[in-house]
Amino acid sequence: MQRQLRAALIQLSVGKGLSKNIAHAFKMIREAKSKCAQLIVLPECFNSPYEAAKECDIYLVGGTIPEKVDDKIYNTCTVWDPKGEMILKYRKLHLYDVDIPGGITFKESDILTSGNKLQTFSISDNIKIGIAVCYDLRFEELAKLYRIMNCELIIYPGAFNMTTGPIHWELLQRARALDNQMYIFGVSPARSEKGYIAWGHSQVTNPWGKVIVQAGYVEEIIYCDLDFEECSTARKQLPVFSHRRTDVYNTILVNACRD
Ligand SMILES: NC(=O)CCC(=O)C(=O)O
Repeated sequence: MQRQLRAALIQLSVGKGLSKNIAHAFKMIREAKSKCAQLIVLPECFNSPYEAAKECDIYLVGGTIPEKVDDKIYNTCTVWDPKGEMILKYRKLHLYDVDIPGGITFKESDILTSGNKLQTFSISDNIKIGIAVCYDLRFEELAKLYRIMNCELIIYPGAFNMTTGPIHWELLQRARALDNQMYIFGVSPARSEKGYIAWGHSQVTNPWGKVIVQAGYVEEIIYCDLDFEECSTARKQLPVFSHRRTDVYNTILVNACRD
C-alpha cells in the first residue's frame, strides 16, 4: 500500500482583514494544489474554510482559530478531508504563559482555555498523523503519547516569536522527531512588521532528526515528499522505543509522586 505523500506547508502572510486573509489563503492553497500537494497545512492563528479542502481534493490542516464555546475561548486547529468534511478539532493543550524580561511576556491563559484531548487522523488507512499547536512542541510527553498511538507525523501549526524562535524552534522539532522517529512539521505565519512578530522558518524534519526543508521568514510555500517507510526503517534499525525501561521509569515515577 502506498506510503508516500506530497505535503505543502504554507507560511502565510496574515493581516487584519478576515475575509482578505481567507481569500489569500485560498489562493495559496490552490497554488500548492497545482504543485500536486495532497496534504496542505496553514499556520497558527488563521482560519480557512472547508470549501478549499473540497475544491482542491486535499487534506487541509486549517491552522488555528479562536473557537468560542459558551464563555470559553480555545485556540483550535481543525482538519478537513477531501470531501470537505471536518474530521477533527484539536484544542491547544498547553497555554503560552511566559515572562522573559527583555524578551517576551505573554499570558494566553488571560483569554484562552486549554483543551484536554489528543487528536489524530489517518490518510489512506496506513498513515497516522497527530495534531498539536505551537507551545505544545515543548512538551515531550505529548509527542511520546502520539508515538505510542502509532503516529508517524505530528503537525504543529505554530507562531514562535523573535526571542525563543532563533534558539528553540528548529531544535525542539528535531528533538521531537528524533526521540519519536517520526516526521515533524512546524508551520508558522510569515513575519509581520507589527503586532506579534512571528519567527517564520516553517520546517519539515525527518525521522532521523534531520531538517529536510526550512522556509525563510517571508511568505512562501515549502514542499516535501514524505515516505513513511523511513519511519519504519528508522524504528527497525534503532529500536529505542522497544528498548525503553518503562518498568524502571514507572517505579521511580510512582515513588516520586508518593514523596
Ligand atoms: N503561540 C505560542 O504558543 C508561542 C510559543 C513560543 O513562542 C515558545 O517559545 O514556546
